[in-house]
Amino acid sequence: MASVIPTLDLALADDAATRPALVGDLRHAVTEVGFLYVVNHGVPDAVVADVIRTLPELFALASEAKDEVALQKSPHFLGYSAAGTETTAGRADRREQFEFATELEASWVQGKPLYERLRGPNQWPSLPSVRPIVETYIAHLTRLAERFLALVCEALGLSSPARDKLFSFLSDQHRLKLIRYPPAPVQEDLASQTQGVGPHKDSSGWWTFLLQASPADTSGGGLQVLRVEGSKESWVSVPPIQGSFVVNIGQVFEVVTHGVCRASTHRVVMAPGAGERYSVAFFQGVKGALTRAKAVGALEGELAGFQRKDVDSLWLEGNDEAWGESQLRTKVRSHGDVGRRFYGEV
Ligand SMILES: O=C(O)CCC(=O)C(=O)O
Ligand SMILES: [Fe+2]
Repeated sequence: MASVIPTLDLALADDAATRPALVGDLRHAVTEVGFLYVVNHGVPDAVVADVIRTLPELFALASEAKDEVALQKSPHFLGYSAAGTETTAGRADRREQFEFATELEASWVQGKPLYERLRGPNQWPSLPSVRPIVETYIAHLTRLAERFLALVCEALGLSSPARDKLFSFLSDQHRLKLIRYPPAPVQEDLASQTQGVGPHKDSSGWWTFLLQASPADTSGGGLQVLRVEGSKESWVSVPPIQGSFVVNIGQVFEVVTHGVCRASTHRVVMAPGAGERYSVAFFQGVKGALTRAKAVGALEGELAGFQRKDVDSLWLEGNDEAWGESQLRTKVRSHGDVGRRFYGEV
């Protein structure tokens, strides 16, 4: 991994003279680094500013208002979860979050695959401004993520049938998490108290677009990505850059590219004395019905000249054939209470 996280100016894609250089930089970023920033990404400043402005108002809601939309009530894993209710790498994360998704009607009935039940409506909190702001943001990020996927296909030199195949795997449900990390006490004795979110790869589908919505952390923490060089590992800071999104690779993209694009491990550290931190993560979704065989075979005959690497995927290692089954199992694991209530059989 390069010593710095690359920043890609997506406006360069709009000019035939500058596009090739951008595509080359993108190729390097997605195959050698696995983490990058995008700027001039086309999402209007006002759309981002609306979300940033909403975060403190939303999290300031009374706990009764948050409980009204508790994630525990939703078979779709959509809603509010309090700090400490989600675990990563075996430890409780110190963050609270509202999870939303593209607004859909629930269509699952007995007899359909269980993972279809992940699809369904949001629980909208009692702050009326939230719904239009979140829906607008999801619509813009959906388009950005598709445009980005097309650029990545170009960077990987994929044929147009291969590209069409990847696009056919896209779901119409994308997820959005609004996250608040509470300030960290100055005196920390338990290591677990510094875990904003523990080391993980995004188990979601294709690509993640992260908005860091607070000023840079000056206490030594913040978002960090694991840099692996041979047997040496070190954590590299990914500080907020004004007007950017941090982009990283999800599990399914690592699977379809046979590790040419590997998902990077990352975490959020809340160092002693760190102020509260807000972030917004958009997860581009993949169809639940996508099978392992289809995913693994999708780029057959493609990716010549790229080095395939070991793929680290619970989906490939487990017994679940369809992506949705694997995704549901991951969700049940991180939110045991929702799992027991709606998915006893998992
Ligand atoms: O809050 C952040 O900066 C990162 C969040 C994250 O990695 C996640 O929720 O998957
Ligand atoms: Fe993540």
